[in-house]
Amino acid sequence: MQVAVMVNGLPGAMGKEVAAACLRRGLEVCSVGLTGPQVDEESVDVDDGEGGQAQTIRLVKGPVTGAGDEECDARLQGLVAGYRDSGTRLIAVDYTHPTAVNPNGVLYARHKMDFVMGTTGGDREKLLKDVEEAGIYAVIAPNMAKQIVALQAGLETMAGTFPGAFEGYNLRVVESHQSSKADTSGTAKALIASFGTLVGKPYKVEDVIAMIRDREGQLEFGVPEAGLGGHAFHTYQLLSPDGSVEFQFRHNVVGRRIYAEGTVDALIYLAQQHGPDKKVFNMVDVLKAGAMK
Ligand SMILES: NC(=O)C1=CN([C@@H]2O[C@H](COP(=O)(O)OP(=O)(O)OC[C@H]3O[C@@H](n4cnc5c(N)ncnc54)[C@H](OP(=O)(O)O)[C@@H]3O)[C@@H](O)[C@H]2O)C=CC1
Ligand SMILES: O=C(O)C1=N[C@H](C(=O)O)C[C@H](O)C1
Repeated sequence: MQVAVMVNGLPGAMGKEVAAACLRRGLEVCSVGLTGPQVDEESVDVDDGEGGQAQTIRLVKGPVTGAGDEECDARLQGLVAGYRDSGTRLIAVDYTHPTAVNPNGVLYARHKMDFVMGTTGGDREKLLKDVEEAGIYAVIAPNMAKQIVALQAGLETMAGTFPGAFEGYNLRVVESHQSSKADTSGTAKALIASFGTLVGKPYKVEDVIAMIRDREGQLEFGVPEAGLGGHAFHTYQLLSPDGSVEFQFRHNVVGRRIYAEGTVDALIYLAQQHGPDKKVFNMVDVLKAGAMK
C-alpha cells in the first residue's frame, strides 16, 4: 500500500528535519501540516537538505487552544477521505509541543489516523488510552535515535534481569538541551525508570535530575558553540554509598538528524503493521524488529 506522511509541528526544528528525511528516503510528504498557535506563516518550504527534492507545505493550526479546531477538523476530514479513496495510508508524525500531545492524540483518534509521536511530555497514560480506545496504530517514543534506543532497551533488560544490583548507589542525572526546550527530557525520564529498578527504589525525576538550558552552563557542560541551537547531552552517574565506585552512562547528540532518520524507520515499520493484536508500539519494538537502519 502507498503511504503519505503528514508532518505536524511545522515550521519547528524537528518537523523540518523529519520532512527532509522523508524526502531523502522517498516517502510522499502530505502538502498540508499542522502548526502551532504562535506561527503566522501560511506555508513553509521544506527540502531534503541535499539540494534535491523540495516542496511547499500549507499550514493549518493544530488543536491547542480550541480556537481553529473546526477548521483543523474539516481539513483533516477532507485529507483523510481523499487519501483513503486513492488507496493511500496517511500517517501523521507529531513533533509539536508538550501541551499539544493530548489534544493532537485525541485529534488523530477522532480521525482514525495512525501516527508516530516523537513529542515528549503531556499525559502519556491518557495518550495510550486514547489511542487504544480508537483502535489506531501508533509508535510513541521519547527518543528515535537508534543507538539511544539500544541503550534504553539494554538498561531495561539489565534492570529486569538484575533488579537491585546497584542497591545503595546514588543516581545523579544532568541533561542539557537548547534553551527553547519546553520540558524535562523524556529520554532521561525513561532511563531514570530503569535506574530506579537497578537501585531498587523508584525515583521522582525532579529529585535526581539537573537541567541545563543556559548558554554558559551548556558550554561548560561540553556543548560545542555550533550545537547550542540543537543538542541533547545526557550524563547519568551512579555512585556507590562510600563514593569509591562510580558508573557513568553518557550520550551526547549535536543536531537532530539522527532522530529524523529513526522517525522514518518508525514510519516504514508502522506502515507494515496491519495485525489486530498489537497496535501501539515504542521504538524498542521497532529496533527489536530489525527495522532501524
Ligand atoms: N522523540 C525524539 O526522538 C525527539 C523528540 N523531540 C521532541 O519533539 C518536540 C518538538 O521539538 P522541536 O521540533 O525541537 O520544537 P520546536 O519548538 O522547534 O517546534 C515545535 C513546533 O510545533 C508547533 N506546535 C505547537 N503546538 C502545535 C499543535 N497543536 N499542532 C501542530 N504544531 C504545533 C510549534 O508552534 P508554536 O511556536 O506556535 O508553539 C512549533 O512550530 C519536543 O517535545 C521535543 O522534546 C525532539 C527531538 C527528538
Ligand atoms: O527536545 C529535544 O531536542 C529532544 N527531546 C527528546 C527528549 O526530551 O528526550 C529527545 C532528545 O533528547 C532531543
